Amino acid sequence: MSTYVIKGVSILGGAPTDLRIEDGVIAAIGAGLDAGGAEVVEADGLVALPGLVDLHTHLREPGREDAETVLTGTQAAALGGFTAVHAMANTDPVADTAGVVEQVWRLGREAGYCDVYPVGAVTVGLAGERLAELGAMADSAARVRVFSDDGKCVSDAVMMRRALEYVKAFDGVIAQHAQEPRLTENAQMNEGELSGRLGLQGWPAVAEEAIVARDCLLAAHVGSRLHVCHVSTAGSVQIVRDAKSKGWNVTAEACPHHLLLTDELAATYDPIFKVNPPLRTTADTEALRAGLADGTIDAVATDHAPHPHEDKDCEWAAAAFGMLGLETALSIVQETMVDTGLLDWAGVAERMSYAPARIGRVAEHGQPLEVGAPANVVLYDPSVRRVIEASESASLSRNTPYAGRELPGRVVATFLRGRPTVLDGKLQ
Ligand SMILES: NC(=O)N[C@@H](CC(=O)O)C(=O)O
Ligand SMILES: [Zn+2]
Ligand SMILES: [Zn+2]
Repeated sequence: MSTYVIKGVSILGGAPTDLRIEDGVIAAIGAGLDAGGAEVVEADGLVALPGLVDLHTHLREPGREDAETVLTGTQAAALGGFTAVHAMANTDPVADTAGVVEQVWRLGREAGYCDVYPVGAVTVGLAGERLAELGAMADSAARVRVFSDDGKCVSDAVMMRRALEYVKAFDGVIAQHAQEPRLTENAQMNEGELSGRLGLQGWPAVAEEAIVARDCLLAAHVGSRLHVCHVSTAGSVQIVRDAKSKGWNVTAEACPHHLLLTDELAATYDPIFKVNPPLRTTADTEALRAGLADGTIDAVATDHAPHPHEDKDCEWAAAAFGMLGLETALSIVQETMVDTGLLDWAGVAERMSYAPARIGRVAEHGQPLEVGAPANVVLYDPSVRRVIEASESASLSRNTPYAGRELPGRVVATFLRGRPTVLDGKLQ
């Protein structure tokens, strides 16, 4: 394996220094490192961050290889600066057995672009009726610690309570897609004055908040770990803040699109903006940003949700929910959190690497860039701007809501255990 000396890089926004990557680890840090025998990467103006960790990625394999595969999804992840992703369980077959999670884990290893940590389903087939083999998935080679019926809510309170109780044995966490099903039947977009005007069935904030509140209470009652997926409303942020102030074991994530985009975009009737949970109001984006800044929201997660064009290029009501996210996440966090002064680069490392690794109980990622640490490193140029082209994505799908939009920043290089998966902005 090659040795790399990265020259003049700013670690988490600090003073420029050199960083040596050798035998898969960070071998030295300091100004004027000897580059003899090493590949030199000129990194003036670049920020080094620990490899990003995504708690919420849809890789679609097995079953929807027309939308994404483990290979193409992890290539998109590497281009976005990720070295680890959690692969959601709503595949076909559903990842509800040790066999399926081991298959996804192995495909990730074989592809080699990004470590894949499969999420196990909470209930068999995501049907909400019987608990899946949580223990067998935890004990498998995939070592599952995060369980979710994402795409569907574990809406039955008894089922949710049992799941929370069960995962305590192996320090697992239930990641809840908080959506009260009766309050969201046929729902298409955020409920408000605009949904009325557009004639699209409304999706009220309370449908999310009712489940978040219930699950915080259940997690406290059982003494177990709850993680709230894709928090989208100001009310949910406040409920999580209150739960944390009581010392309850609750964590939460927000998605880049909910930090930046609002329900006004539904007025285009372009299903590229159709997502679950829906885009909300400006007041909600502001509450999410404030929650991410003060730590109420622990992590940014992409909810990268690829869909082939036949599932998106149709009328709004018929289109699938979901949007791409891996390749644009860091740029959107820069735009909404860093360039606004709400987070510095150390804060970005916490929200996009350390915290998601901690929540997912992933020991191999989310470590500070220090001598001896595994060389999972992103080099990022915050000074450039780029116009997003859907056709340039490594994903098999094209459903990015940012096509044609100018965003700040660019991932220049990603190293996974010392091997570059991306160099000069290109897949290796
Ligand atoms: N976010 C979405 O709009 N869609 C996700 C499911 C989900 O995350 O709930 C998908 O699997 O397509
Ligand atoms: Zn979801
Ligand atoms: Zn999802």
